[in-house]
Amino acid sequence: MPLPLALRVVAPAARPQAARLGLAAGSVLVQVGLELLRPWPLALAVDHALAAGARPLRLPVLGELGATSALVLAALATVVLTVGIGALDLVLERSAEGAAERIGARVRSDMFTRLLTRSLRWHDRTRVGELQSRMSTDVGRLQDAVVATTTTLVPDAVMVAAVVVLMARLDPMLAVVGLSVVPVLALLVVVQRRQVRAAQLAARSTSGRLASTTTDLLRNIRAVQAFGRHDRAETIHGADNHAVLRAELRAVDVTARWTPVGDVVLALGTGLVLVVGGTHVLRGGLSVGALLVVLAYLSSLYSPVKNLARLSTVLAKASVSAGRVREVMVCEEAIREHPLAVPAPSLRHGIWFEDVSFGYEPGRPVISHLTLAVRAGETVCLLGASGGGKSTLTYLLLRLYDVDSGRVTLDGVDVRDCTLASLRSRFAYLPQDPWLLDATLAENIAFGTPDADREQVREAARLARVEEFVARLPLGYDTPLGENGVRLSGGQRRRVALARAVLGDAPMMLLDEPTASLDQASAEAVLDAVGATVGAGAGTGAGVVSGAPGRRTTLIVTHDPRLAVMADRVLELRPGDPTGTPVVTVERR
Ligand SMILES: Nc1ncnc2c1ncn2[C@@H]1O[C@H](COP(=O)(O)OP(=O)(O)OP(=O)(O)O)[C@@H](O)[C@H]1O
Repeated sequence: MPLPLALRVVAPAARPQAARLGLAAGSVLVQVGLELLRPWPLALAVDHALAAGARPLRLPVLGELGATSALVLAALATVVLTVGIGALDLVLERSAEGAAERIGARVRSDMFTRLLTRSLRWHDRTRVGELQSRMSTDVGRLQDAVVATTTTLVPDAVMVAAVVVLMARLDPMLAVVGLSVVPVLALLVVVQRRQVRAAQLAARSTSGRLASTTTDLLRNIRAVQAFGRHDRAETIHGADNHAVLRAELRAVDVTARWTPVGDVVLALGTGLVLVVGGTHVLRGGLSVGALLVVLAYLSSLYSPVKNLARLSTVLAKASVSAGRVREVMVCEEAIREHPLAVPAPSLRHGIWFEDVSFGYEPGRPVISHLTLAVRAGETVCLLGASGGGKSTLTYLLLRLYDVDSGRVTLDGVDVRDCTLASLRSRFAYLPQDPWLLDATLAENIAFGTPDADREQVREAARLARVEEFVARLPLGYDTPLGENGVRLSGGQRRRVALARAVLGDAPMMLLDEPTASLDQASAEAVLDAVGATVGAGAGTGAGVVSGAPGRRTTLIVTHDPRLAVMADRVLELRPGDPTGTPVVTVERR
């Protein structure tokens, strides 16, 4: 059933909106009451003013009214009813749409929070564009369902029930004739919903794929332009775009096919009532006004039935979207913190990789049975063939991924027993890819140390030789760097990332290729900065926000022999193979 799934997904976000939704449902119920009164002024005008032999209207306070007064009264009543219904529309619109927008914002925020903590293994498998599509289009469809359910489901159900009762009281036989088409319509709704749901499922998954492809191609626009592969990009995008078009057209077609069928069934019902009711009028069993009221009720009965049919389409779409949102919300794949986790040690003894094995994918080990020790205060340079797993070791230390077997320990404490925040705060980390955000230079430098003041940011920038190019940026430290730091050169991006690493008082440093993509002068500048931060301890001015005493323990992953000179020890990582041959570290110095 689509409704329960969509409801389950939005329920936590909808609960705080109960008052707004209640107001919307209340105003729409009053509207139903006013709608039920709508045909009566016309009946009053016909029976008491227009029809041959019209009887004068007798009212308790006003007494007997002539034909003209009856017409004026009917006109006034019509205006008052219309104004009342319009005013309620305003309340309804504000409360229902307002609640839906708030629910949408909360679902998006819950999804985003969840995405932030899903494991990198999960993110490695999931395409970014697909996630964006779920957070925008699918959440939008859930919002539509909230509005439609509040403004359609309850009031229209009440409307149908009220009309059935009123019609039965006016003329029971006419009511039976008029309502005979309702079961047929209900059956149509069920069949339609099933077909629309299937078509929507296909449409949503193809459009998620298109969003992923578009994101990927635009993110790599430089590669597309540099290699002159617009044609290839257009072909890839075109294929997905065409698939979306086909799927959406099929969904539109399925929905459109059902609309006239419902209308024809409704027209048959109205025709039958006209014939049977007309006969009753001719025989004098029913007034013309009453027949008009029955016909008006019938059309106001069919309109909620049609609305409910339309609602079933909205709910069918929402059900598909709810499934896609739920997949994100229920995903449990995360790096978990042990309930008894302790703060990570500040490192007095050392870091150990004890018989560690790890692979990103099952059956494809990247590291097998590695044993490696780094003593506290030591600087170790890690060399090795490209793809040998050096960066992976830094990820395991930060617990971005968990080992498959063995242990990574700090002073003998397994990193899996440390609180995640304390573990990551122990490391100053320069990743191989600088990971800059679309924020200002200062914000990027202070990303890991949000409490740092401008002076500390400047000092880190000076150490990492960022100061040299700050003056050339239009707004200095307040210059937005663009997506992924696109406004900076590769070497400048690396220096910003280094400044980010040296800001703070982490007792351990992980530097992944700190001199890659730098010219000789910049590399030397960075070498100086690394030397300054590595050689002296935090608390002696090396870490810009001082605190922890002693020399920093540093692991440098590099292919640069100049960095090896600074190290106390140089290790080379010689990879094992998929049969499980251990990774060995060979001591070069
Ligand atoms: N997210 C990932 N999913 C699957 N495989 C991965 C992933 N990241 C890295 N790998 C694979 O793991 C292996 C080790 O990668 P890693 O980045 O640790 O190597 P590295 O020694 O740092 O290489 P380089 O010197 O080129 O930076 C590589 O074969 C790579 O293809």
